[in-house]
Amino acid sequence: MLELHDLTKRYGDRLALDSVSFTVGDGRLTGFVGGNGAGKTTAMRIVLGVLATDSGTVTIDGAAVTATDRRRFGYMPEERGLYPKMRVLEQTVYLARLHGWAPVAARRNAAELLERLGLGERLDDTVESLSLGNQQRAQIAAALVHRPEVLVLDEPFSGLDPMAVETVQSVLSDAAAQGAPVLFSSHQLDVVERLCDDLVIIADGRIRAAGSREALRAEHGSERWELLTTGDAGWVRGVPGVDVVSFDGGWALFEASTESARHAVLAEAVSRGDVVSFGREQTTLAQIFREVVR
Ligand SMILES: Nc1ncnc2c1ncn2[C@@H]1O[C@H](COP(=O)(O)OP(=O)(O)OP(=O)(O)O)[C@@H](O)[C@H]1O
Repeated sequence: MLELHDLTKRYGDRLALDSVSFTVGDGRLTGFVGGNGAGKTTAMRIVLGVLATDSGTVTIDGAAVTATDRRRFGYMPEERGLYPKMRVLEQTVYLARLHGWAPVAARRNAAELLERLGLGERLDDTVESLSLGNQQRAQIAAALVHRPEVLVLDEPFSGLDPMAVETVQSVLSDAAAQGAPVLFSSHQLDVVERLCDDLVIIADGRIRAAGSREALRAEHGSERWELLTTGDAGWVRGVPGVDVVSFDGGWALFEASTESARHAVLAEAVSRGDVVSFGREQTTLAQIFREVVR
């Protein structure tokens, strides 16, 4: 388990991290979400040891992270760091070799990973000749080729097309399934929502919410209800104690002042025989995000 304890970091007068603490559990895909300048990159750089913290600690399985531990980390920095003139396979193999892999195993693992990431046809191309999206895939291969035990990725999904997002999702899920704690930052709330087990939301250098996706949804659960029918749901407006928030044909989103008012809506819909679904409005990550960063 990777833990950040009470990290504080200033750049001059600017407080970039203010007592930041959170946990990335083993085997958990943890999405790190925050607006521009919220402090994500700063926190990730401190985890990787490329930036010193003013105070606080980073631990792995309860012990302070050492340089030796960090050799088992996989890191995708914000500023992408591949050699532009080097060929894709050659570069990926080179990085595996730097982590101590034997030549044959390094080549096999690099080729397999690049193939999986959709770069099988590009192995002999130079990095600079690749499209930005493909450079991004090569960067992901570079972070993963030594089968790291901990993954920290700064915006791994930026610039990827929807198919590539799916591919990278499955590669990261596999790394987590092997037991690695996986922390990645993203502005793509829909991707984070779909992929993550856990979420950490940061704004202005402070953690605003953290926990499992289910726990955050339950905590920030909506008090609104949704009814979908095959008929016209306009009658919901007339149910006493019900306030319709939005309505479109057979769909109605409403607030009910009492439980019995809500039950009355369901009972009426059932009696009309046209219910497709009825339930609490599903809170999206975008809604939770807006609520906690306010
Ligand atoms: N080297 C630096 N010198 C001065 N201020 C910095 C430096 N690096 C970051 N900052 C400031 O620290 C704050 C946090 O920046 P950071 O890059 O960690 O945010 P971020 O969440 O990664 O943002 P983004 O999503 O835009 O990449 C910002 O206000 C930023 O301007």
